[in-house]
Amino acid sequence: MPVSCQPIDDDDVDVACERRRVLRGDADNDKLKIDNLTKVYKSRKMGHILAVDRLCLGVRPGECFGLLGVNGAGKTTTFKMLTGDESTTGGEAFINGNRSQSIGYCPQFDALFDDLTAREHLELYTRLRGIPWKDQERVVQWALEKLELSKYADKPAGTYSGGNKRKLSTAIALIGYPSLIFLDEPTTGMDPKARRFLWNLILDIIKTGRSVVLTSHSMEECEALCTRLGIMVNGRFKCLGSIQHLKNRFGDGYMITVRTKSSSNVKEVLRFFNRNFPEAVLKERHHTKIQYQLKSERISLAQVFSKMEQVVEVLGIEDYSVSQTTLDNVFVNFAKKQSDNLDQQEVPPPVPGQSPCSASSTC
Ligand SMILES: Nc1ncnc2c1ncn2[C@@H]1O[C@H](COP(=O)(O)OP(=O)(O)OP(=O)(O)O)[C@@H](O)[C@H]1O
Repeated sequence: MPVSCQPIDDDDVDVACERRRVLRGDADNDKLKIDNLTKVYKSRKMGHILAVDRLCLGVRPGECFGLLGVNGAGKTTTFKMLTGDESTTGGEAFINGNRSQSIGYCPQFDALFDDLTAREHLELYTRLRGIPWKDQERVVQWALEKLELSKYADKPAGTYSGGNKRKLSTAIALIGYPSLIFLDEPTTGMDPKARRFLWNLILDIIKTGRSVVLTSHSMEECEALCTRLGIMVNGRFKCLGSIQHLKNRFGDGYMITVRTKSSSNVKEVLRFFNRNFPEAVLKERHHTKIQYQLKSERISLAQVFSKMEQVVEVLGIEDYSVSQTTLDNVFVNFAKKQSDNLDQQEVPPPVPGQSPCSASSTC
């Protein structure tokens, strides 16, 4: 039996929950429903590579979903299957309940013609999108202005900077007002101003109830835009949920750094931590500085501050800070699990005509 037909029994609880939601039909009204999407590449050198492994996901209206993962995790392959660039080995995807419908796609590498101007590109895509002739000029003008490309409208795309090429690719993805937009690393090469501009544009899109699926290597970008995200490792989601949820579950918790007025106060502070935060781990102790790491699952930031505030004077604390785990921490913790060893990803070829995930699986 091909690996991709075996039931998944080691899904994370949130990933398993999303899988069940999709399989029992609760995601049928979502903008995008991905049902056990699977891709196995056949390579003469590497054998069979399981690039995407029984992915299940529903993206709701007005949601910006972040598809994260290190290089080679399977994000682009997922996009390519969703846009029809690549065939699927198994599974299905539904957009607004249909197998194929108008979507916007900004690919990872700009698919532009060097000799065509931004205006000509946009005119071409209005034709491909079936926009009526009478509306063409208005739509092209709208896209040029929306992405601040008016200045470059009549210059060949081959002369554009990397950031402006990304803007044009994004403008193309927006032509025809698609209700679902895939953006594969849309801000790569953009300066901070252009990046923030695009972020605002994406936020405006989701405010209209349309949905966006985005990949990015910038955690700052994900924090600014994503309502939910999933981190892919070796073709599968290893975690899924809102940013705060993932930080709470998988982050390193809080870092509490305390500086005492004199080194003689340190012992009392250590005693205080042992009594009040017994699960805290001492990370650093240096003269008057002490640093503890505290898992955040059972204690809120407010509770930490409240306890600390009560003892600032009595324990001779000069100052203290509490910092929460970053999304980078969470990402790096999962990224370590991505296998560089392709042997582990090799799978036997799927049996023709066989579903990649049988109905009797644990889904
Ligand atoms: N055309 C192909 N033929 C064979 N293997 C491929 C092909 N395209 C991708 N792969 C393999 O599939 C796996 C997933 O690749 P994919 O490009 O989807 O990852 P990614 O998460 O998008 O990475 P990146 O962040 O670098 O874009 C990798 O192991 C890659 O080597």
